[in-house]
Amino acid sequence: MTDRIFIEGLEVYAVIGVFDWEKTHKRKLVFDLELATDIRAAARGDDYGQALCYGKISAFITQYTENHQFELLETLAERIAQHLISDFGVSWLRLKLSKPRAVANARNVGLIIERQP
Ligand SMILES: Nc1nc2c(c(=O)[nH]1)N=C([C@H](O)[C@@H](O)CO)CN2
Repeated sequence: MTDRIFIEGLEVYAVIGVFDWEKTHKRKLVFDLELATDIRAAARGDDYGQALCYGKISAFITQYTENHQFELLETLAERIAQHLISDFGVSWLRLKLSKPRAVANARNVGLIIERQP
């Protein structure tokens, strides 16, 4: 089964970073996600109740990121991935977390993880 919903370019502002100067102000993070879901039940009945809602997932990621402070992108990405699996029943996900301009002369840096239960 290869159906997926996706979220591209979800911008969230959060305090995150290893260094002291990063811990006093929010900066932009960007999430890109693919989440496995079988769309057939939702499609068969044109039924939102059967759909994995990208709006709810985006809202959760935004709220979680804004309300938690970590040093590492790894910690934030892993915690969100585990919540998506346990709270939203996601069976597989790919999450890219970007911290734009965190490295001089690089447009973007970050990480990509894939997880399943
Ligand atoms: N693998 C990682 N490397 C680095 C991280 C990180 O979260 N994961 N963070 C930093 C600093 O916070 C950096 O973004 C400051 O510009 C360095 N390396």
